[in-house]
Amino acid sequence: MSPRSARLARLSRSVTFSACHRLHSKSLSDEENLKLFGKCNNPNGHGHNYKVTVTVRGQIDPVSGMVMNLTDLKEYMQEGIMEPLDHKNLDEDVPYFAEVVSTTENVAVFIWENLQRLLPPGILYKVKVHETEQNVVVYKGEETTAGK
Ligand SMILES: Nc1nc2c(c(=O)[nH]1)N=C([C@H](O)[C@H](O)COP(=O)(O)OP(=O)(O)OP(=O)(O)O)CN2
Ligand SMILES: [Zn+2]
Repeated sequence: MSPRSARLARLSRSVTFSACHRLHSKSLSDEENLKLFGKCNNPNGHGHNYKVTVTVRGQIDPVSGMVMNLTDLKEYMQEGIMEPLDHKNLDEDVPYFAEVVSTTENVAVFIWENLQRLLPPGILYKVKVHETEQNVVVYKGEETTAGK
């Protein structure tokens, strides 16, 4: 390694939270919702134990030896994930999901947007959300024009 080059590393931390939700789109009729979402459209909802892994990416600071202090990341994840989502009814308690369907994709986007506001600029790399053992979404802040 040359004296001036810096090592880049990715640092991850996971949390779990419990929440209930109902998959239901206001853009669809009740019949269309039932057809699309099936059991997940149950009017009284259903619950999950979500697992979220957040990854940050940056230079390993030569003095601290850290990309960022995990103690700080823990606090950001508490504020950006646990406080708004843990033990909540996503659709009723979280204003974001009043107009946005509470799929795992959209939960990942919600978490990404919260953490982007809290973390140092440019450091957030990936948000991974397990809704169940089998179902997982990865969001890395990517956007595209509609339909592409
Ligand atoms: N693209 C998406 N599709 C579905 C989502 C989602 O978030 N994004 N979510 C659901 C339901 O909310 C539901 O949680 C899925 O539950 P379930 O089918 O029970 O989950 P598993 O596949 O893990 O359970 P199995 O035991 O394997 O059936 C539906 N679709
Ligand atoms: Zn669900």
